[in-house]
Amino acid sequence: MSSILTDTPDGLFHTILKALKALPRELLVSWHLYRIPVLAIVSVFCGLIILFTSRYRWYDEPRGASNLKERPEQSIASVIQNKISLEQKIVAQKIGPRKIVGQKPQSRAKLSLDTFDHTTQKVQPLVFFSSLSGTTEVAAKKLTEELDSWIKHSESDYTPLEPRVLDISYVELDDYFITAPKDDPAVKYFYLILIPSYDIDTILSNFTEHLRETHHDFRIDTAPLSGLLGYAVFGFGDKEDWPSEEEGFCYQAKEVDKWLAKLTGRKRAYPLGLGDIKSDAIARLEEWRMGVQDALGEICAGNGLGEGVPGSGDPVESEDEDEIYEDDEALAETEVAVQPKARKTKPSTRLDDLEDLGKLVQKTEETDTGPIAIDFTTYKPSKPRKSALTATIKEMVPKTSPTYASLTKQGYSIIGSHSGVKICRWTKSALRGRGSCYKYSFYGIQSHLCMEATPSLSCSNKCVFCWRHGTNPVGTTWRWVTDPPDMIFDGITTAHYKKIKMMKGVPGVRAERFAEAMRIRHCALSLVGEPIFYPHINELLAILHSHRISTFLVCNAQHPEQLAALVPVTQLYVSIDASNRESLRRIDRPLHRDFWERFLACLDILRARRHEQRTVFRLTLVKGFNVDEEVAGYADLVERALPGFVEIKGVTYCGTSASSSAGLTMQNVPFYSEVTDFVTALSAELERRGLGYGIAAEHAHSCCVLLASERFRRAGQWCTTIDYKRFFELVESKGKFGPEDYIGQPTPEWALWGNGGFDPRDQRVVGRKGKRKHVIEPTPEAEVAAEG
Ligand SMILES: Cc1cc2nc3c(=O)[nH]c(=O)nc-3n(C[C@H](O)[C@H](O)[C@H](O)COP(=O)(O)O)c2cc1C
Ligand code: SF4
Repeated sequence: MSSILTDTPDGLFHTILKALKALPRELLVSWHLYRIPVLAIVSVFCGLIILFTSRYRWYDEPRGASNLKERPEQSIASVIQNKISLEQKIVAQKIGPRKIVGQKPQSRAKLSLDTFDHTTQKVQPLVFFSSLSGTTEVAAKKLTEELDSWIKHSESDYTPLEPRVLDISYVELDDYFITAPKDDPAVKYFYLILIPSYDIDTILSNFTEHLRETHHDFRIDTAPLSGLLGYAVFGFGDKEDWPSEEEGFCYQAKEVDKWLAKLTGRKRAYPLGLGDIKSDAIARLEEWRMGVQDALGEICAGNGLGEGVPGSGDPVESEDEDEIYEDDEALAETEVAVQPKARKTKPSTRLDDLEDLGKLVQKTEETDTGPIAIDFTTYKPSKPRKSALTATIKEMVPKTSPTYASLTKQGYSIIGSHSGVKICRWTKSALRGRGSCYKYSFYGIQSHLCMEATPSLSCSNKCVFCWRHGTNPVGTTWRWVTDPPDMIFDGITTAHYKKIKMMKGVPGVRAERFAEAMRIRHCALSLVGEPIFYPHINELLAILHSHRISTFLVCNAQHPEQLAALVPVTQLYVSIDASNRESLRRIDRPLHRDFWERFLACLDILRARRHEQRTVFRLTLVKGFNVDEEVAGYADLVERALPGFVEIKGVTYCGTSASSSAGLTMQNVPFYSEVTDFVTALSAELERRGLGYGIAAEHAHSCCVLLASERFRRAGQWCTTIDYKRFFELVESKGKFGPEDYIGQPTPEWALWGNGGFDPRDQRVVGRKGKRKHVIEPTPEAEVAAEG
């Protein structure tokens, strides 16, 4: 280097030239020396550049496409999965720009309790109204006064604050209907909204539009009013000009109720109430107020809104909710599948003419090979018996048993250790104004007033069509711990009311029906198991009657002794599942060896008792099992027992493993036309024998037809309904009476044979799981056509 600095310019030039000449060789040498680290650095650098540029593009591109590019190492399945969820997001975005916060929905009770401490915070009820011609204003002010008076007279430690009334036309909607007021952290709000409906443009249109827009505003959370403790809506309308909800009756109240469900995150505290200004508005509003007061009381006491059925109060439309009830459907439709079992008590001498039958029964018990019959009829609390046998008395359905788990999963409430109650699909349907079961068409029982229960979950048959899912206990004698009848009564009614209350947040539940449902008027002892198996059935029936609850009791014609000893019920049923021994064995799969003799003995008892109470044969038609060639056989049985009525019903396939192992498939379910063909043939056969029966009524919706004895025809009109009030008077008089003494009004026109059997005042919904339900305009003609 020193020579470069000291040399002449020529020398310098020469040196540079020399160095340049040597450069390729130097570079080559350096390349050989450093090529590996250089290559490594360059590839890392390039990799970083590629990664950066691809990420940058990902942010700009549609998300679905980029996601596929970004992770080439993902499995095909995960890529497809990502794509599907991205597409779902895109579809969701198309439906509406809603901000979705992914959270597991909390229960209604939890939702309320999470945000409200009843010991430190207060509830402020706000009564909103809107009124053009003054009616709703007057009603809202009166309701506020009554609410105030109720609060002031309440003895509870936790009461709401004095209610305030607010006119929707004057309040700033944003102050109340975007988020709940938060002026005082110690106060939480409860909204009561009373509004009329107008099919013209009014302030109400602004109000509903405001609620709709708030819901769809992507800047606002999905349930911005969830800070409310609850809400309830009441609508005023005019049925004279807008006769039905489909025609616009109270349509704006329905809308407001729907939007508030969405905005509050399902906090409907009481069902939507609707009142016709020209007839029942005052009465409906009064009922609604009582219900709302109860709900307010619960909230103030820190109990929240109460647990709802799945989807209770959910801001989905009622049509969608029907799917929640699919599982119940089979239960409602197949309630016929009730099977009984015997208890061991002394043969009754209550009925003189039944003594011979008692002897027959004793004989059949002797031939029975079942367990030794012991009197296990003492109530649970009584002193244990000394016998060594008593030490082994078990509970029929212990809480720890799989049966308990299975039954509760199916929606039963187990009372004590051997009784059950469940609200059926028809009860829910009636609460929503969508029709009652066939008992309404035939006998005037509205399903929302009816409780379905059994005091014995055990049974002595294993019928192929039974919907007990093969889990229930079976046995030929009562050998379990016995609960007292008053405890069963309290348990079943409490559980029933609790389940009804769980319906209060369900969209479509009608306030007036909800209020009515809080007073049970009928009890169908026909759920599962055999009610007369319970040793204290007569006491239980007496308690039900003392509460003026009518009793429909279904037994399986296997316990003649108990049947003979039974006190009169409002309507006594015997299941007739076959017309001959072999067929009955195949279909009922009875545990008793002498099942046929027992069956016939029960028919004789029914004949003997036909002048004390209404007696009914219940036939369940199972194609391929008990229909073909059996008309004459069934006619023989009718001739033997002379029941007041014969109910004929097509079986409903319940798809349990028990039914499929018995060879039952959908092919065994008869079409309604096959049921009606059978009924027509049976009716002709009974007529040919001069027995005096005719086809009285039908409920095509549940594939059920009613044959009735001429004893229930008056002045040429079928009178299959029941005068329940009269029945209780007769029971209370303790005198002798017969079924003719409590015949009700003529069977309604729409229920008569040929008219379908669906009350035109109810709304009919047709559709199956997974498909959109649609509402059929409820005219009798439509009903008949729909059923073919
Ligand atoms: C122009 C007009 C349109 C109406 N539209 C409906 C309607 O679509 N549905 C309904 O149920 N009632 C309707 N009604 C009846 C009112 O809702 C009913 O009279 C209500 O009680 C009025 O309440 P208000 O006096 O508080 O304004 C209408 C009444 C009027 C005068
Ligand atoms: S009578 Fe009552 S319990 Fe029975 S199916 Fe009808 S609604 Fe349900």
